[in-house]
Amino acid sequence: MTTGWATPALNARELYRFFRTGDDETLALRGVSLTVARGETVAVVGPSGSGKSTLLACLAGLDEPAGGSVEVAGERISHRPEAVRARIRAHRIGVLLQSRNLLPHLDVRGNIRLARRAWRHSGFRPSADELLDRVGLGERGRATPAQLSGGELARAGLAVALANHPDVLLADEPTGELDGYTEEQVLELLRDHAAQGAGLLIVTHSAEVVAIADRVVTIRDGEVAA
Ligand SMILES: Nc1ncnc2c1ncn2[C@@H]1O[C@H](COP(=O)(O)OP(=O)(O)OP(=O)(O)O)[C@@H](O)[C@H]1O
Repeated sequence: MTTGWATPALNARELYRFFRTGDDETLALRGVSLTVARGETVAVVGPSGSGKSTLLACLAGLDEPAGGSVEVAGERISHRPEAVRARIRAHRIGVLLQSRNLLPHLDVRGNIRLARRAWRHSGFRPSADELLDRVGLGERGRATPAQLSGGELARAGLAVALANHPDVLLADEPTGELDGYTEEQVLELLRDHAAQGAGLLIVTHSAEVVAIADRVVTIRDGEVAA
């Protein structure tokens, strides 16, 4: 993490995103603005189809909003060439989209090593094995994603998301497949990371996640509900 605490970890302004399928047009995001401060945990909730995944993809630079802007630690990621978005993502963002942040042909340790290469923080950099231990997967480093259970996949994904020490961590249902005890452990790791100055945004339906959030943002029909 490279900028001061005064700069928000994440600052999204007036995001719009349309989808066109044949003659149908869906306005998935209709002017969403939100800020996540450093050290803050924000839970994003809302009914199915309200635009939460679309929002997360735009915040991560995986999708381009039609209008509006996204800044990560003061650096604009929206409306930049794909290679620039990928660089900012590698250095500044941890993305936890169910199992989708794991490359299938690499084992878990290889996935962590790859993400860890983008570390630019001046503090102590944990090894891939330390990250595996931290998420309780010390024995599973040589497994490929296809060989992991749902809960193990979620924890491996978390190790990868934390491996670059991101300014902002964006998570989609990070505890969806976990038992109560593991959910508690994962939430503790996420909170630890926020305490070091990262902004945490978690899309969730879990009451436990909502309970640990500093703030809850509700999305309804592509808008932030009052
Ligand atoms: N690639 C796409 N093409 C067309 N429409 C899409 C596409 N992606 C999302 N949508 C539509 O945009 C709206 C928002 O979808 P989104 O997946 O962001 O909602 P969500 O809140 O994440 O839902 P859930 O909680 O069920 O995951 C929905 O009406 C959805 O059908």
